Amino acid sequence: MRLKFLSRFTMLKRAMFRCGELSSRVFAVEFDLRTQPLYFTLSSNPQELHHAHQQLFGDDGKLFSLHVHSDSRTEKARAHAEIKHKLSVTLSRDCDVFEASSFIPDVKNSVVKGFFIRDKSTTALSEDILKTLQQSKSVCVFSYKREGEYCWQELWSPVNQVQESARQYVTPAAAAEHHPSTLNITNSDVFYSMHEAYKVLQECSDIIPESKEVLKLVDEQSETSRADGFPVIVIEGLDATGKTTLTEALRESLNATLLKSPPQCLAPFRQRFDSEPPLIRRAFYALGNYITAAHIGNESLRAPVIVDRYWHSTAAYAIATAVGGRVENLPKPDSELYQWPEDLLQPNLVLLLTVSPEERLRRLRDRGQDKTVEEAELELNQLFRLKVEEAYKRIQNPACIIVDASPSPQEVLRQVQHLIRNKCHL
Ligand SMILES: Nc1ncnc2c1ncn2[C@@H]1O[C@H](COP(=O)(O)OP(=O)(O)O)[C@@H](O)[C@H]1O
Ligand SMILES: Nc1ccn([C@@H]2O[C@H](COP(=O)(O)OP(=O)(O)O)[C@@H](O)[C@H]2O)c(=O)n1
Repeated sequence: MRLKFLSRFTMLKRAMFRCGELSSRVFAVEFDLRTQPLYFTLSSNPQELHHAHQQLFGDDGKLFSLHVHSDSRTEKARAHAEIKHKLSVTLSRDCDVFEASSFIPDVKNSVVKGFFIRDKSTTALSEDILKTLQQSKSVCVFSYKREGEYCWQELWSPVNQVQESARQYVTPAAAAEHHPSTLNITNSDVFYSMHEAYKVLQECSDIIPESKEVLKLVDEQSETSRADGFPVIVIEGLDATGKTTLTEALRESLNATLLKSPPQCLAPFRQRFDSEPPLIRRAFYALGNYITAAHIGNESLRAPVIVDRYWHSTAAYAIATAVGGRVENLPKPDSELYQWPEDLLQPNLVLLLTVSPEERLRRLRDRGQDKTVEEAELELNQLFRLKVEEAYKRIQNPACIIVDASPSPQEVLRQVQHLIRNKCHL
């Protein structure tokens, strides 16, 4: 009896303190990435579901949502990634898993990320997994029940239902002005100072020992000022748009130094950090830019510097990955999220190479990649590519100049040389 009471108490405490005040929160389920998420709130009054919501809540099957909590952001990020992996490999084909979040509209950092599970199978597999997750991770699980036109949410327990807690009815809500995935970008996906990225790697140095080595490399860079140096030109663009080809040609023709971000000294750690969740992965790339900045500072005293990818790449890829679904979900064009970090060395010129999707695919294929992309993946890739390109174009101070990179390598080089002569007087 006492055990039962304790577990119920613990669960309610979890719901109230960890999930925050539920009634002020909006839930978003990425039901179909090509459209808006499904938004709903909770209310003690029964509410009829809209047609769109009925598609999710009105079907047969068991419905659950789960949200990840932890006081440590690195642990939370890793737990979220682990759960995502676990759900994708263990649940049956009759189970749909959607990204879901709970947030307070337009309030920065209010997002609690999680998943929504729709289980149409006849097995108890999803319950078994949820039970293990609830025991081993900081997760809060809700289940959804239907009665006629209504659907309500309750705290889920594999042992005993929480009967005393008032029913919280699913209530369709209007679309949020800012897509929830844009609310937590600062210092989770994009870093606007070296200090903030540095702190993330410090926080995970016990679980990822390589972090210490990366931080040591950052510490070794001396501060440089670039007054009166040679011009610094950054070449940006999606994979296979011709950056390597162009930067090599520019190095030759301008007698320039060629640098990259992430820098060569981080190459041994890249794979390790690429397998980490966005918080840690993005902090790694952010620090890479500061190391490259120190190299730029030194090298630009001697010769012009060409840089293959820099902060535009770091921010554009991070934003495009963090923001689910369509281009419309990106932070608005005037958002401060597109502002260059004040403490990061600025280049004189940033050029964005663009080619049509067909030409890019052709170049990727010629390189022997992307031969077996399935149609569904292709569509998602398409959405992602559009978001990266749009984010690139929205970044400010400095903004990038778009270069059509579809002509021959010689012609692209000529165009770029012309731009450099005009803008940098080289
Ligand atoms: N202007 C161009 N026209 C046609 N093919 C190109 C052009 N520039 C590069 N390529 C080819 O496209 C592929 C990708 O180019 P690469 O320079 O490696 O791109 P990135 O460094 O941006 O990934 C390579 O096979 C390269 O030879
Ligand atoms: N300055 C940079 C460079 C790359 N990146 C990340 O690295 C990935 C692409 O790098 P890349 O095209 O050089 O990688 P490869 O295609 O060479 O493997 C992107 O997914 C970015 O997230 C970054 O964040 N910042």
